[in-house]
Amino acid sequence: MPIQVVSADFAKTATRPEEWPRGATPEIAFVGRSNVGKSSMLNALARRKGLARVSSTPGRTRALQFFDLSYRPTPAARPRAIRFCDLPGYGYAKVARAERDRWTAMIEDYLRDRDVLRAVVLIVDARHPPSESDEDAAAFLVSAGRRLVVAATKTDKLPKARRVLALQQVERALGLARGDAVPFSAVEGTGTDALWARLAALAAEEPQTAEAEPPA
Ligand SMILES: Nc1nc2c(ncn2[C@@H]2O[C@H](COP(=O)(O)OP(=O)(O)OP(=O)(O)O)[C@@H](O)[C@H]2O)c(=O)[nH]1
Ligand SMILES: [Mg+2]
Repeated sequence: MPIQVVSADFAKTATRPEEWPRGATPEIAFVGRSNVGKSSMLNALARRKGLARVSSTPGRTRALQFFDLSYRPTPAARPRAIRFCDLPGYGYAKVARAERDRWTAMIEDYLRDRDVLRAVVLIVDARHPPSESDEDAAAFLVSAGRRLVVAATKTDKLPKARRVLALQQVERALGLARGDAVPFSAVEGTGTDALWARLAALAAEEPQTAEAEPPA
């Protein structure tokens, strides 16, 4: 039974921790390379085109963007609140080094310190093996003690016959079990139900203490 989205609204933009929304609403963050399709995925999940800004110019999302959603896990259930955080992409070369360092620090601080963050969706491009920066992001999230959901997006750009293999390639490269990565396409609308099911289950779990192991 697909999850029903009751409402989805922009909440706020933040560049500093003081600006992160308050309260105990479980949060899910979307990370991935610049232009991989993070904002499009968020819109597909929210079932609202244009909620998060999508652009063919990489590097569009420049701050943390928070969205408040309400959904019913089953048609008879009471609506539950969840918050999504759309993050700027990593690996975008065309910004000055100093600005890139600022983004990286902003993103890493959030991913490490955010107490209501229940899971992180790491988005990779289904057409290519995960890049070094994807692998670094996965390693960072695991070391920060985060629950990780890997989604391979833009599957619509692959012939159907190659999709299963592409997904397995992603899973192998990131050390996941078979069937762990979620195939996704914002264009075809595939993967939204599977991803929602994973996210709703994670949001309902006990909060994690984001205790990173000290670096060796
Ligand atoms: N074919 C296809 N194109 C997609 C898909 N998802 C996103 N795109 C396109 O990819 C481009 C980037 O999409 P965004 O959602 O803005 O990507 P982003 O990761 O949020 O980008 P930044 O915020 O700049 O890092 C846009 O031209 C989208 O239309 C998909 O599933 N299939
Ligand atoms: Mg974006």
